[in-house]
Amino acid sequence: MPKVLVSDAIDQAGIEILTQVAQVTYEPDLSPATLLETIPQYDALMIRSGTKVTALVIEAAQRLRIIGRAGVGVDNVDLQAATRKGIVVVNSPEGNTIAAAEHAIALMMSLSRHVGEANASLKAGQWKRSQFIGVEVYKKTIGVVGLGRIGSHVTRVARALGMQIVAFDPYISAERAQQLGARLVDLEQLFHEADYITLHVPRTPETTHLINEKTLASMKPTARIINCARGGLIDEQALYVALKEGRIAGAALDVFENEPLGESPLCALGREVILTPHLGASTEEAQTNVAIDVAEQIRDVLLGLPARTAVNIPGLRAEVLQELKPYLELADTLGNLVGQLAGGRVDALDIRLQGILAAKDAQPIVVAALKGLLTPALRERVNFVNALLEAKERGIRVTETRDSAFADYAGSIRLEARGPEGERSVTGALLAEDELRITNIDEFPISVAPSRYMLITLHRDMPGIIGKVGSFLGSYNVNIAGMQVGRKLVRGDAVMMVSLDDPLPEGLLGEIESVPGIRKAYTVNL
Ligand SMILES: NC(=O)C1=CN([C@@H]2O[C@H](COP(=O)(O)OP(=O)(O)OC[C@H]3O[C@@H](n4cnc5c(N)ncnc54)[C@H](O)[C@@H]3O)[C@@H](O)[C@H]2O)C=CC1
Ligand SMILES: O=C(O)CCC(=O)C(=O)O
Repeated sequence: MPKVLVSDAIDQAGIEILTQVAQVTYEPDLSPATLLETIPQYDALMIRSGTKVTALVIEAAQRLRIIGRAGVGVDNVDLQAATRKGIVVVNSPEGNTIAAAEHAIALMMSLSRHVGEANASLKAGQWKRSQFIGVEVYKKTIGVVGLGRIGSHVTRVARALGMQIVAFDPYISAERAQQLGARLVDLEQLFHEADYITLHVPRTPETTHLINEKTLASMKPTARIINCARGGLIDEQALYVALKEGRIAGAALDVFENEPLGESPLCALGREVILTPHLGASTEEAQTNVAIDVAEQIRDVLLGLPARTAVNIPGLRAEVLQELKPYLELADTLGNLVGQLAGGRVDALDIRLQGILAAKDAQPIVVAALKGLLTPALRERVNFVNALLEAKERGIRVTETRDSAFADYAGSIRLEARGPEGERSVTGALLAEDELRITNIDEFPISVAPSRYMLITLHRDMPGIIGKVGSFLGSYNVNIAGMQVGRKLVRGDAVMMVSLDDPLPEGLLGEIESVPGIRKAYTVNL
């Protein structure tokens, strides 16, 4: 049974799903040292934002196949290291959207009405109504930075509160912003106009210290900032100075450059600052959503099925995946076959999508073909996650061509590999929607179902060859499951594909190649 480590607090609903297929170790708050020490024994890791999956952790992992982040941000996972090692990383892009948006709104309201400080004052035995005069958000302008899932929901709620909305998101169209009731503006204008500034972007080199000394100086003295997205979007030192000097009115932060926050000058400030310990996703509903979402994907990947929302492999909608799945298997098999026929090293691979496939997204098929091509060399170290990267690092030039006029089969894939030993091609198609057929080896037509062990010969079409090969195999007790010959001309060049029930014994290939008329023989394991 595979083993899954859950190293942050995860809702029970997720643990129950994992338990169906794996032995689960639940260790919330696992120390970095213990993670590093124990990770080699696990097939899957499930985390929230607390666990840092560094390159060192990934290097130490020996059988890890999937990292599941029960949340949105995957900045606590070294994605490059995971991809290089063929580990799929999944998240839950929508499970906590509402929770994070509502927390941003809650912070905006608390900041406007001093909820936190008034509560503390009353509990300390005071009744100081005149000290807690707030401001209304009605008719004020909110500047939404990042109009993705969370930013969009904040916008909807802000509209319902009677606010004016300006937004900055260079990757969103003006129409989309308009549908949401937001006016797209540039960042300077947003900082200049907004009474409230709320951040909903990932942390990237572009967004790091988006709020800094200079941008703070361009804001209104009444501006209040809310960060429920990522630490590091705000230069905390510059924010502290601006608040201390009264140059802006307030800030509410849920996320920090360093978490846990520890000592910070921000903690010494009064009602103008509200701090929460990364609680954006901390609702019962969101925790159930993200735990189920990610646990289901871990379960599927451990069962050999694809992940729905992987962040380091191209995502496919379920219905597209369903349709392409047999073709991915076909491309994988053909890649494996052409790689073995090409003698190992391949410098260039052309992938031709024929018939109905000419109109499809080529990327998953390309990935599957490269995975197959590299399988003889890399075995289980290559998979759908790292195949592109591995091919790139080996300098394999990949081209795609399309032929929609091809009509021999509904959809077919032709792979042409070039390497030091020359050029080889294989073509395959599906029969009855999911039966794999190899339909060509080089220029020779054939119709063979791939099988685990195969013998392939290139030979002269002449009497006696098939019989001799059959006798050799029989004398070594190798059972033949099927055999087919393809040729273009009578007594011309031909190809023979023999499906075997047993692997070809050592040395037999040489004997087969010594049969007069056989130019070359290959043993292929698919
Ligand atoms: N505090 C918490 O507990 C939680 C925090 N988050 C964080 O909230 C953030 C937003 O999450 P979602 O809305 O789900 O993500 P999303 O991917 O749906 O939206 C992000 C938006 O940011 C935009 N964007 C990217 N770079 C930008 C830039 N340089 N300037 C302006 N816009 C830019 C994108 O176009 C996109 O529309 C993420 O950082 C996520 O990790 C999410 C959930 C909970
Ligand atoms: O796991 C958590 O509680 C944090 C959620 C979060 O930051 C995210 O989903 O990006």
